Amino acid sequence: MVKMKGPQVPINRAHLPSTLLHKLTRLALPSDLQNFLSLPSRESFALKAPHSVDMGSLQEHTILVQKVCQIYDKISKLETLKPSKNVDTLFTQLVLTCIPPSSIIISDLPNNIQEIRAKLVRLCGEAEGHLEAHFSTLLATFPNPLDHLDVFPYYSNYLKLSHVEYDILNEQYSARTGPPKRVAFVGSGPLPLTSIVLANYHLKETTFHNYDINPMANDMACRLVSTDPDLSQRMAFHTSDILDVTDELKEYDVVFMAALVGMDVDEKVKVVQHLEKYMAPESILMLRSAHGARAFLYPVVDPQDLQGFEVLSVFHPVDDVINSVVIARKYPITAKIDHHDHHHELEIGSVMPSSCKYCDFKMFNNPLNQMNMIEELAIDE
Ligand SMILES: C[S@@+](CC[C@H](N)C(=O)[O-])C[C@H]1O[C@@H](n2cnc3c(N)ncnc32)[C@H](O)[C@@H]1O
Repeated sequence: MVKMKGPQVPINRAHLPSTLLHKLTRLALPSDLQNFLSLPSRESFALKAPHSVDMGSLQEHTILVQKVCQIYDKISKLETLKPSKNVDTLFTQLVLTCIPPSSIIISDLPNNIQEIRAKLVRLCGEAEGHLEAHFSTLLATFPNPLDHLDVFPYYSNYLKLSHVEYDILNEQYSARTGPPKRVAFVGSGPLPLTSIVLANYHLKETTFHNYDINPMANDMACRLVSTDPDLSQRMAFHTSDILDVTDELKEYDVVFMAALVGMDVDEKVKVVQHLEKYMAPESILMLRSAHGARAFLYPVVDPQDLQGFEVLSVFHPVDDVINSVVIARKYPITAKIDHHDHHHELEIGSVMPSSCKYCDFKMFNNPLNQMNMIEELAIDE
């Protein structure tokens, strides 16, 4: 059952005076940005609103998009995204613009704004990688780096995000089965804060296998974790594109996927489909997404794209935790049985139909019986 936030406020636009509505949805852009958006000079972009939306929201969305486009225009002209006063100022402005809860629906935006968003998400991802590398290098100069993680400007966000993820995992998994023994974190980076915070504060017996495509990121991460007597025994770092990791994925009770793994829908779905192929049945996938204006900062995970997984819940934070959290469970094994002239889809481990009107046998809810039953059915032929 996917728990989503409340619906949009459906208000009929028919009551809005057309001149006012026209003004609200058409906003003059800085001329250089109009060029970028390949708009004729007198034109501006129009926020289409296929479903009814109230005037206040439309105005809010229009101003928000204009601010994001203006900041994007400056970021896209930067020589480098490595941390500096100018880079930090622009990305802080962007985060502060996108953090307030907003009813904007990114997929409703015009194509030229969608293109800007796609580029901006990648720029944010690149900047995040540089920021992590910068602070990982700085932390490595401390004798006990993990005692100084708060030098990282977004450390408190990770404390909150990891707490949210732990609570959701607890509610949807650990409460029944106990804490996960083996966790994979995909896209751990040069500063693997999620694994460190979860291991230090929440999952104190769990082993963490961190995967990153970038060998430099793993070298930096290892350098930090190796100084800690506990974590150095419970954490491993693997350098690989997750798409090249196969059989070992079934060893994990929970797989976390960093927000920056899969920077657009196609890439994200490709990784999810790969994980679905190799993860153990009924294991847990934790994904990070973005909602409202925060989708200008991070890729979005659409629960519909999680084929092969049962989406257990979707959580959209409203405080300064930027990422939404999606938790899903890989479906159990499904046995397909063609029996006489009809077909059974039997999910091992789930509740089975109490009887079958075609067959003269009783099904039992005990997985072992189910397996025996399936063998018998198969033999019947
Ligand atoms: C910058 S980190 C952010 C995660 C953050 N450190 C945390 O603890 O939540 C994201 C990392 O994902 C890695 N990454 C992106 N795509 C990947 C893939 N297909 N396989 C493995 N790692 C990937 C990048 O190299 C990057 O280091």
